Amino acid sequence: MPLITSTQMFKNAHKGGYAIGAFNVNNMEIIQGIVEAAKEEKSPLILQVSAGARKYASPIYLKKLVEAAVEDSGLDIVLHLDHGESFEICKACIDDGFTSVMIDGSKYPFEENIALTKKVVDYAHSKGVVVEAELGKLAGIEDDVDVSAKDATFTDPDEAVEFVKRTGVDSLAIAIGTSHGAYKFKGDPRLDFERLEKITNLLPNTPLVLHGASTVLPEFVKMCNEYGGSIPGAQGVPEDMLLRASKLGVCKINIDTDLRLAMTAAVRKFLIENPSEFDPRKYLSPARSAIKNMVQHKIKNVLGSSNTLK
Ligand SMILES: O=C(CO)COP(=O)(O)O
Ligand SMILES: O=C[C@H](O)COP(=O)(O)O
Ligand SMILES: [Zn+2]
Ligand SMILES: [Zn+2]
Repeated sequence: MPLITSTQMFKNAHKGGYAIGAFNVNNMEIIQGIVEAAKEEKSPLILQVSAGARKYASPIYLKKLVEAAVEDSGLDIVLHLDHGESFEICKACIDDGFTSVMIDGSKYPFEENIALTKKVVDYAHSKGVVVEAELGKLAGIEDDVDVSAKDATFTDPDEAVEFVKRTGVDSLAIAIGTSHGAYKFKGDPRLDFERLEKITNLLPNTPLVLHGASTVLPEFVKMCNEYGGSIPGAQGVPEDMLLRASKLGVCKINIDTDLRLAMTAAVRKFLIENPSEFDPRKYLSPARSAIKNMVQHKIKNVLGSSNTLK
């Protein structure tokens, strides 16, 4: 079984009204937990690597670990670069054998984002690799922010159409109110579904991507806080909102924070309850299991991608 692109996966997800989970990976235990869950659920899977992950683990280790996961599990897996900042890092990953890259030009003005994205698309497509780009800014928006501020940061539907047309990009990350990390909303969670609907109606054939989509599971926040941590007020995107988004053209849902919280909660609990243990295998085993259970829950109940392997 090989590393594959997300093209067919997204077509199936689009048609089926479900989403594929894209999980950030940084080490062996994280990869194993995620892959075990996807295998048991018979679910398609995207593993994504950030620039920070490449720096932490070194590119070669992550690539080889993902290859080992493919060989060991027999699953087809997409290996994706998350938030590529430049043409150079996208090219390096494509040359390393990634099957998908994200060029994140969202911090640049529209025309510069188009030019950078197009350059990556041209190179990637010549090598059979697919590209995700981003339009709009993801930073969290508070409830009381006025409409014009929202318009300045959230993805503009008409611009999205022009962007996709001029770049030839394969999927598009949009900003509708999510943000990265564990503190997504100050008040009640709110996403701009009206905007999402507009974008998906104008771009019915473009798979949309939701970044910052962790639900920040209360059980893990509580566990972290109970066992010596301090992450008060953490709040994520409610599960029902992700379900709704997956019916409105969102085919890829990005999850990192939930992996971090599951792993940290399990390690904290184990070490506090077993103060004399110092074998990393002892505390990384429950961490890996916590990741597996969390991912399995997501695939089954939030993403809806169980039993969709073709
Ligand atoms: O978007 C992400 C990775 O690109 C992860 O988002 P979270 O911080 O919500 O997990
Ligand atoms: O979107 C960002 C991901 O959560 C990756 O985070 P990182 O850059 O700390 O690896
Ligand atoms: Zn971004
Ligand atoms: Zn992201």
